Amino acid sequence: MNTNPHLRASKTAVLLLNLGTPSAPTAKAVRAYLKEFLSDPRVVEIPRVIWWFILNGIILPIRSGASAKKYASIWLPKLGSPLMHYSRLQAKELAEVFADQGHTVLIDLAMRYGEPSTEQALVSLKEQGMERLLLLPLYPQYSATTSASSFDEVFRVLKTWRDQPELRLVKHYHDHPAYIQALRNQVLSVWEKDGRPDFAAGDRFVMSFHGLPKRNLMKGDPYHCECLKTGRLLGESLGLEPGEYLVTFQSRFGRAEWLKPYTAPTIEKLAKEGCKRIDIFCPGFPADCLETLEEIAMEAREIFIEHGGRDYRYIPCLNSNPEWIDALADIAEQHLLGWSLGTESADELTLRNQRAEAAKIHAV
Ligand SMILES: C=CC1=C(C)c2cc3[nH]c(cc4nc(cc5[nH]c(cc1n2)c(C)c5CCC(=O)O)C(CCC(=O)O)=C4C)c(C)c3C=C
Ligand SMILES: [Fe+2]
Ligand SMILES: [Fe+2]
Repeated sequence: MNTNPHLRASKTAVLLLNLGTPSAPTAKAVRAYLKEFLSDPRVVEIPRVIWWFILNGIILPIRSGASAKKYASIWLPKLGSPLMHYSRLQAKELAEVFADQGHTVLIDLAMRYGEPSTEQALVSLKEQGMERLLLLPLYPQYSATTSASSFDEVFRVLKTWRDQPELRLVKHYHDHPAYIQALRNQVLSVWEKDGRPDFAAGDRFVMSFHGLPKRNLMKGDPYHCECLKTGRLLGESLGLEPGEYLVTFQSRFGRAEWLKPYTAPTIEKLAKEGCKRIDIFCPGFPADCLETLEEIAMEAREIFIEHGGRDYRYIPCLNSNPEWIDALADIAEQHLLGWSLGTESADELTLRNQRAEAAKIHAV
């Protein structure tokens, strides 16, 4: 890397932040991933010493193998982890949208756990001349467990740098019109193809969000309220009446109480009450992943059918839906206001001027 600040190009970067995923659907790889993930004090707030024994003595030995089997059931042939595949695709397609608009903004992806690590992504951006950095989490709803943890990791790396970039971050976009519109059209595209649920006959639209311990909400995490708002806005944008749609929370981990209503028991209850068709969608996950493909598209389907339901329709996440990529570009651009989106010619000009300046200074 050229460390002489006079000779570097000055570019704006957008860094997409996501959770991360195991490198392979094996017990060994899942164990390493879970160890890093579940050792994060933003995720598990139990005192460290106690948690160390629970994690290493109970959770990792039991969960690694069981989770690896689940990962194996959703692993994409040749493409690997769905979360990684769709997150990469989103970064690539966002870069194309910016390039089509004539911008030379650097776009990259960083994972909070595993690879590509936040540190790797930041170093690579710096090498490409990053001077301004926008952090854009692939979490529409803010939670300390996800968005804040990713921001922490960026700050931790930047703390070691002499020459830091200007920094901005997107806290959330749970109610951003472009995000809601992309969600709406994702649902409508399925309904236009397969037919709309018959709400008068008792069919229901379920929006399932990743859960969180209830304690986190009581301590001030705004995630719950943001999920409810996304759910309401999406329900309204689809023209649904309040009783026709439900917001539920999935993926409970551990024995403590989590946000309710829980997804799986709700689906069981609906089936037992005579609901014949459920359309289920996960608006809080921009990319399909273990939690959506295994827990919602497979496990919850079995629960519904087993308890008398007939028609269970899983609506895929936004993934590479072009309207979603445009929404990401809109959200990024709003937060980039006032920053140079450095068209190529302007950058070259800046660089030439900087070189001329440097030549003068160093000649003295
Ligand atoms: C969408 C936002 C997410 C929040 C909020 C969240 C909180 C949270 N998660 C756990 C524990 C686990 N989550 C796991 C997987 C997982 N979680 C999210 C997103 C959120 N988590 C995603 C996108 C994924 C899928 C990753 C993939 O590779 O596909 C897992 C690992 C899988 C398993 O073993 O079940 C755990 C564990 C906690 C404890 C928590 C908040 C406190
Ligand atoms: Fe999670
Ligand atoms: Fe709330």
